Amino acid sequence: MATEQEQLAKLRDEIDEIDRHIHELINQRAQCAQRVAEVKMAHRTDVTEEPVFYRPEREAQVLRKVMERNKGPLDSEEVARLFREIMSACLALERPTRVAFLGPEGTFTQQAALKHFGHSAVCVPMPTIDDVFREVEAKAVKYGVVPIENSTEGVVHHTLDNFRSSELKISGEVELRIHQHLLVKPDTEPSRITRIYSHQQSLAQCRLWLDSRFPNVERIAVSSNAEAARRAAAEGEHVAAIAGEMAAKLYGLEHAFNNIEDHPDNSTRFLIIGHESVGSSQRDKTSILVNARNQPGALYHILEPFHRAGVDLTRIETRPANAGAWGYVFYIDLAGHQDEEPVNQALSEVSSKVVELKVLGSYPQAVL
Ligand SMILES: O=C(O)C(=O)C[C@]1(C(=O)O)C=C[C@@H](O)C=C1
Repeated sequence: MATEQEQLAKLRDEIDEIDRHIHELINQRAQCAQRVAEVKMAHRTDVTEEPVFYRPEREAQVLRKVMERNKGPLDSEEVARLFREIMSACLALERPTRVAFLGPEGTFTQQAALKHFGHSAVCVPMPTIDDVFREVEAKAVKYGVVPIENSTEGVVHHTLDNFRSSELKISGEVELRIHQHLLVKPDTEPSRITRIYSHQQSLAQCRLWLDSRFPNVERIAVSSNAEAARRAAAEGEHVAAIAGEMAAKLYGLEHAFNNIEDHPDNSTRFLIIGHESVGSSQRDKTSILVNARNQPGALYHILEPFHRAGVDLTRIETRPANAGAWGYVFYIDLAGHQDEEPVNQALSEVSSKVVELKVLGSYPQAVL
């Protein structure tokens, strides 16, 4: 019978051998991606324009295939995350991708950007949602990441309103489970906390927990969770922040309490914005903005063609229209791609009945 040391040495030799194979294969894959970039460069129609290196529809298909063929023992999502990073490194080899996000460093939006693009993307923090739109519009970065809705707090109106005037397109969505933690400087005694900083949305997401555990402690809303963490780190002893894991690491804070959000399924959806339209990935969503006249049956005339065509509407938001001329602006998410039936047909019917129909983008449904 072999000793523990002998058994481990044999298994570790096996692992070394497998690692050599994986390493070789990853570099082969990277060389393929480099050749893809050469083909894209050689076949671009306009030599003054960069070809499109980032292809979200292809990335979604690759990740779905990984998950479908996974036999374990690793969990499908875990394997997909590994491939997410491999593709991210391959894309960076083709062309580094710069992505603006609602900052500062350490926000949930940065976490969403990294979840979607992988850690080889260069993430650039912006102070406001408007600035993310502007930075992408000015082509200082290729893509932007902005929050669109939270399962507890509802839609982020500021993001929706930006789409009214912007020509940018939605090229993807990211879903993130939001876990909030009460963070303190090392060695802080929770009973001595006199002030808690966080973003107003996060304070709202933890309201019941705060009411029961810290009913008399001052709650101060600041511009972001990361800013709250920065203040807790700077101000010290009697101060805490509610923020996520990234902010905790960034500012060297400790977890006094974990997962303090009132709803355990608390999650936020983010959108990727850019200049390009995305082809079909076979499992897509389309987001539209509709301006309708203020008259009886306006909403019915928008919804009826989708119902008849069997198109599944997954979300509808109403926003007050600007200056009296139009009654409503509806933001609608639907299942399917704008270039494919039945969405195509339903969209052209609706557009003939409304003041304006703007397709904000068709994009792959979130994979991870
Ligand atoms: O298929 C492509 O167009 C590639 O550029 C290759 C690749 C990949 O690594 O698989 C890399 C980046 C794209 O976003 C999509 C896929």
